[in-house]
Amino acid sequence: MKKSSSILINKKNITAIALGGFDGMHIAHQELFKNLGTNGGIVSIESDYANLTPRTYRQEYSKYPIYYYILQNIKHLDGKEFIALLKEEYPNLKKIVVGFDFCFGKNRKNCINELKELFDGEVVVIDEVKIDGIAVHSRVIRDYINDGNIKMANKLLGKEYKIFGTQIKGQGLGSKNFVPTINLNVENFILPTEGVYITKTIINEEELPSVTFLGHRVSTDGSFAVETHILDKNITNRFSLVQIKFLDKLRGNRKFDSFEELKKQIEMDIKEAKEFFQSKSSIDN
Ligand SMILES: Cc1cc2nc3c(=O)[nH]c(=O)nc-3n(C[C@H](O)[C@H](O)[C@H](O)COP(=O)(O)O)c2cc1C
Ligand SMILES: Nc1ncnc2c1ncn2[C@@H]1O[C@H](COP(=O)(O)OP(=O)(O)O)[C@@H](O)[C@H]1O
Repeated sequence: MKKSSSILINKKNITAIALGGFDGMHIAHQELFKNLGTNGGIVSIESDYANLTPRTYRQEYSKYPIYYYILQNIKHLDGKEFIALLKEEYPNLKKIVVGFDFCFGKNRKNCINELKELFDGEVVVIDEVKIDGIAVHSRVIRDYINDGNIKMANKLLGKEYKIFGTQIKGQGLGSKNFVPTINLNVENFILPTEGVYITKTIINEEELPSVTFLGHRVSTDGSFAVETHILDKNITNRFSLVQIKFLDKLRGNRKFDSFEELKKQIEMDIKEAKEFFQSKSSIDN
């Protein structure tokens, strides 16, 4: 995982910034970054609901250093004061890159015209980015993830949706009665709707085909779990950090009346996931 590089790059070196929330670091955000040039930086204004790419994990999605500001701390500033703050923070600032809908200052009273009036450098405005006619925005991607529509979410993200977790102890039922799984504690990320997903699990920088159950274990202890079964591999180590990339949804969560029925279904899920990876590798080759 890439650590934030903003602590290493002096703000005095920054000549261009992109401004916004940047939760998701999605395709439209990347369009903004293309205009930053060599000494660019990303100014991320943090609200409470950044859960596609919580800030600890965001730097991985851009080569430009990300500088964070808490919305709560700056929302009282009017337009002029906000621009003054940027000039003070980035004394060599020459260019600001924003999207068509960017607004700023107390009550979001100032938008593109005011930005051009108040800032004495260049202002680059990116037109609305759409994919298949759908406007790309963090809230739209969150809705797709909530619905379990991983394929659309990934299309708008321009990458596979990824969450991070720490390994925790499971019920100890998996290896004995079903299949072995890595159980995860996941914080801060939005999770897809309950069900079974085709995934890739990253442990020790190795990306492994897997199938992941996420939801209340309504057939066993009823508790909420995120657990991933690595296909065709026996994993015995414990891991402090496990990453899961979602590729597609297989089915919703279900209650089974017996362990035998659940086991049969899990075996079918695994078969489907394997077929997915096999057909993918024959397309890729
Ligand atoms: C591919 C897969 C699909 C699963 N589907 C369901 C399900 O539909 N309903 C359910 O209650 N539990 C489901 N589970 C969770 C199992 O109940 C769980 O793996 C079992 O309780 C073992 O948990 P443990 O790893 O904590 O021991 C699924 C698990 C896997 C690996
Ligand atoms: N679909 C888009 N097309 C063009 N610019 C966008 C788009 N979505 C966001 N932006 C721009 O990216 C920056 C970050 O915006 P933000 O509000 O965090 O994104 P989102 O709308 O996805 O929540 C802003 O300058 C915003 O105007």
